[in-house]
Amino acid sequence: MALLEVEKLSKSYGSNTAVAEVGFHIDKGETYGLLGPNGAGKSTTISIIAGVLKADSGSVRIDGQEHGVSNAATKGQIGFVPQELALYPDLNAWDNLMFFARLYGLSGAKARSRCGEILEIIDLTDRAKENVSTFSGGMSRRLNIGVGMLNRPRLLILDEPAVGVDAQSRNAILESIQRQAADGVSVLYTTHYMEEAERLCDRVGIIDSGRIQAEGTQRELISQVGEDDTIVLSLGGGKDRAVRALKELSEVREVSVEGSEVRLLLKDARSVIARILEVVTASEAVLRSVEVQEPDLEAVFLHLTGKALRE
Ligand SMILES: Nc1ncnc2c1ncn2[C@@H]1O[C@H](COP(=O)(O)OP(=O)(O)OP(=O)(O)O)[C@@H](O)[C@H]1O
Repeated sequence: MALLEVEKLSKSYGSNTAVAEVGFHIDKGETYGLLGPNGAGKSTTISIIAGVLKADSGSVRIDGQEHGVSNAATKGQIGFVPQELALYPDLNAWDNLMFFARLYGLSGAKARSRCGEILEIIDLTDRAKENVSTFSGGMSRRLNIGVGMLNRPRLLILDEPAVGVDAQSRNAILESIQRQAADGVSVLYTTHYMEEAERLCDRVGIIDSGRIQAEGTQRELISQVGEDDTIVLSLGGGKDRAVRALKELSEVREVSVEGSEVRLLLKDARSVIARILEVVTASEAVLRSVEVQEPDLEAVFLHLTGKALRE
């Protein structure tokens, strides 16, 4: 069942339409990614959902309840991690968490216990007593995410949380989000990194120019746009014979040759690979290597919008 239902959200800044009729839902325990380039409308969409920005039109429901800027009941179910850091640099990590825990109405043993749990989740227990001003960008990001998790949200919303951080922090961030999802939290995640969407998200909405262009699981998106798979064969002696035979196969849409490398364009390479290898063997060509390349979300984005995710 859907925890978040978003319908026809629109928002303009003057004559600039930032978000146009955006709609999607997130089930309980599901991780949903909004994947799109800078300026696509991701931040505007999630700021409306987080209740910090008002839409011009459209609706947001949390667990069936109408959600708006002033609905405390639905707001209490959301943890929002904006792009900007909202931390006190002169306080240590523990005091930062305790400060925000009090804002959420936690105190005493409950606050201490939750802050201890959060430090474990974001892997900063060892650094709890160090001032945030001494933290790397990645550590500060992790603490910022920890603040967003303090109130045990049922819906955790994160705006590009892993941008510009080192590989170790990125990994820690993605793992902490995966752990939340495994605990049943619904996650809304924005990114312009295909790899993050592929690793984290059960379903992805591809957003560009304020509109959701397509959505689904990674496999669904790839099959929606009908991109071909590629099989790359490296062949020694007998290559020309093999190429002639491969061109005869009805499953193969295109064959191109460059040096010893033969590239085949076709649908669903995994189901055809055995047949391809049979043909190569029958033509007595020497097979040095074989590689299957499936289209990724970057290819889907390019197909849908005519441009790259990062330009
Ligand atoms: N406060 C604002 N005033 C005017 N225009 C804005 C404002 N905030 C966003 N925009 C515009 O709305 C559009 C969508 O921006 P938004 O920040 O939602 O995109 P985004 O996908 O989150 O990109 P980014 O990752 O760069 O934040 C852009 O054209 C942006 O310039």
